[in-house]
Order: sequence, then structure tokens, then C-alpha cells
Amino acid sequence: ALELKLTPALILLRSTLDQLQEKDAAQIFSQPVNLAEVPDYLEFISKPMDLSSMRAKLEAHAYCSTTDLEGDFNLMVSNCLRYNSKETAFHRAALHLREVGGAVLRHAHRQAQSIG
Ligand SMILES: CC(=O)c1c[nH]c2ccccc12
Repeated sequence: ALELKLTPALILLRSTLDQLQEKDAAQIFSQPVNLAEVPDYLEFISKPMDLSSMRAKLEAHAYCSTTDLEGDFNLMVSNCLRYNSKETAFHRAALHLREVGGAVLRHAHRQAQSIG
């Protein structure tokens, strides 16, 4: 029902995910790593994660809090830091997203406290 979609908690989660998506301007993290194009990916990464998967989980009510959302964000960033070696653009993009996304999440945690 619409009223369940528009609870303050879901609205905050959606807004937080939208802000994280905006920080990924190059859309490196917007879709799952393509396993057909990157056949060895699962040799290094046991739990792939990306922003589209996070959005699907959010709409399936898989996240109870901004902390849950942060868990998948951190997984997504750490996967990228592990698979892509330090001198790559992807590795540097993950370091940057960790910084700017961390600020987004800290603000979201504070807002979650105020809505109770
Ligand atoms: C986020 C990430 O690691 C990647 C995003 N796109 C990619 C293409 C090839 C290998 C890795 C990636």
C-alpha cells in the first residue's frame, strides 16, 4: 500500500541511497560487476554488491536502518578495493566514494535518530 511506501524510515533510506548514487557520477558502482566480462571476479569477491542491488533490497524492505544500508555500502566499497589494485582508477574511485559516502551516512544516522 502507498502509505507503507511513504513511511519516514523508508523515505530517509531512499534519500540516503539517492545521495550515495549521486556521489558515483562515473556510475562505476551503479550496476553489478558483469561476470561475463570479468570471469575471475568471484574468485576474489564472495558477496558482490552494487547500488542497483541495494535499491532492490531497500524496496523489498531488506533494510531496517541506515546502519543496514551502510553495511552493504561498505561491502560494495571493500569489494572494489580488493578486486582492483591500488594504482587503478576503480580503486581510487572506491577510496573517494568511501570518504564522501561516509559523510552522507553520518548525516543519515543523525536524521534517523531525530525521527525516532
Ligand atoms: C566496482 C568494480 O569493481 C567494477 C566496476 N566495473 C568493473 C569492470 C571490471 C572490473 C571491476 C569493475
